[in-house]
Amino acid sequence: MFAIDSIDMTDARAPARFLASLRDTGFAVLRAHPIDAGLIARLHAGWARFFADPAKRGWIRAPGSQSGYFPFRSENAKGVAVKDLKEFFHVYPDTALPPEIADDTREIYRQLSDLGTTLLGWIQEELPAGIRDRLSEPLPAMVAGSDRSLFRVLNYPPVGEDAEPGAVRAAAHEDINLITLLVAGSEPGLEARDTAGRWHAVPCDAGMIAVNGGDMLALATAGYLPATPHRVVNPAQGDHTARQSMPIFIHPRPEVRLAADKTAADYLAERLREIGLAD
Ligand SMILES: O=C(O)CCC(=O)C(=O)O
Ligand SMILES: [Fe+2]
Repeated sequence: MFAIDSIDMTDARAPARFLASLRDTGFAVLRAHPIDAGLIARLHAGWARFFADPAKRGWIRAPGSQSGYFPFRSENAKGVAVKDLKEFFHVYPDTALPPEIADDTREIYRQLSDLGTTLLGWIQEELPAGIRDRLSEPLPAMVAGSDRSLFRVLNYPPVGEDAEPGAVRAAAHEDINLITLLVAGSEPGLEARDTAGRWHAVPCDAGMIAVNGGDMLALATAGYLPATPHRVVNPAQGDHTARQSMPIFIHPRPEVRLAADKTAADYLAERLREIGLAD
């Protein structure tokens, strides 16, 4: 059975339940987490104004940079020819930000990075010793002082009849990083794939945070923790609602060894080429 657990972070059994859900499904959903609800609401409103304003084009990323605004149809999933129906803004610690939303954005970056470190600590403690011993250093140490974690603010505009055939909000993909923390989308649509190929809605209601393991975690744990493919499906025909979501992709320091022959920096460079974001 594929059951993504919804976990109250204050429960004494939370770390064990978190690991079990990640191991069985690649996902877990967190309730009673420490991220401030008012902060999330202000970010949703502020970034909605950003995406609604044509001045957003002034924030388009510089060629070769992974920071800044990526217009509609910038990214494709690995091996997929059509571009996803999304636009997004990539935030690193040194990214220039629209002044109206800069402080709140930096604050959530900090809070989500700290939460990511806590969750990596849970994984570290709960892993079987045989897997833990394979790690080149403890998981929380891999991200200590890292400036590579990426906060992505996503806007999925209303899907019109003119959408390219086969194009979806986000085609099936795995995340590249260690773990992803996703502040619940403003609308449903996120789905995870089980090992039999069936799709399941991720039960992440407003105010919750979905967490999933990425390819770097799968590599470092020799597959003990899977990187589960996921996607964002289009709304029903005639439903013209936009959707917003805000994942942070927690990345190790570039020199961290994920496997004997692979650093985080080598691995990331390979993967960015596959999704059309390296130039
Ligand atoms: O928008 C979502 O809910 C998921 C986005 C996602 O999977 C990604 O950007 O990697
Ligand atoms: Fe993803």
